[in-house]
Amino acid sequence: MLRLERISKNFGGLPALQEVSCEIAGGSVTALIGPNGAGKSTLINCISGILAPDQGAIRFSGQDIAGRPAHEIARLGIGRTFQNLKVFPRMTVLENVLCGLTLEAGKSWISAMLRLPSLRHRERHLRLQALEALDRFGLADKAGWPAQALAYGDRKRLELARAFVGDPLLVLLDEPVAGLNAEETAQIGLEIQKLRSEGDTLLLVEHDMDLVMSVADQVVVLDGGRCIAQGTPQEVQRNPLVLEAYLGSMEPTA
Ligand SMILES: Nc1ncnc2c1ncn2[C@@H]1O[C@H](COP(=O)(O)OP(=O)(O)OP(=O)(O)O)[C@@H](O)[C@H]1O
Repeated sequence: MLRLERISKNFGGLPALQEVSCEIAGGSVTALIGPNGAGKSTLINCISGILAPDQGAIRFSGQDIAGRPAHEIARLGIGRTFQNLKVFPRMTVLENVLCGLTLEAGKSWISAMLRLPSLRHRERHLRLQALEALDRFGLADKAGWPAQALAYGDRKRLELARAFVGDPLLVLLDEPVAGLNAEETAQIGLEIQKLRSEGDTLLLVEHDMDLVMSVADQVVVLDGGRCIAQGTPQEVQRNPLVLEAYLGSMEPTA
């Protein structure tokens, strides 16, 4: 579904990514791990079009999307969440999710000006899609709340609902459980497993190793901007390079 070919990115001459290559299969969960500063966020920012890689190709649904603008990549079917919450606090929960869909809705300004029936029909459809996404993440009963009234854990779920609205082909999750307690983390873990069982494709940046090991089909390990290992969670756990670079004291399984 997604293939990264030798992606490189420099900031002021310093390499953040160096020839990173990997592949993500449809219907799988891939976890991207590595120590702080390894290049994980830079990589998903390159995939979602927030950054343009200096070199390399990003093949998605048969085309190279490297360097395309973020709105175009979103329209091609890549959704995402952010490491630091990007929820609009004064908008309602529903409006926040609708933001994930308005790219398409704004297509015709003429029909918007004239309030044509086709547009009203489209708006109803978008609302329904947004409510479905909220329902999927247990927030339907809070659709009318201002987002700022939500607890932190619910704001994280709101980001998930916005990333999944409109059924994207691939969703990038940047630290979906950062700041959550153990119970909330376990709940998100179950939801990720459920999404996978429903056929969704996820790329997840995560520091929580228990979560990574329990949900990932494939783990890709970055260190210093290079991909030092990829494989199943068990393979990666046993890889001496990974143990040295990142997992540190984590014991490999027998
Ligand atoms: N906008 C930027 N300008 C300059 N340097 C940057 C920028 N973004 C990232 N970097 C640098 O690129 C390298 C990779 O950073 P990145 O944020 O991708 O790492 P990360 O693996 O996501 O780290 P963390 O786990 O701490 O979020 C780091 O050395 C970082 O300082």
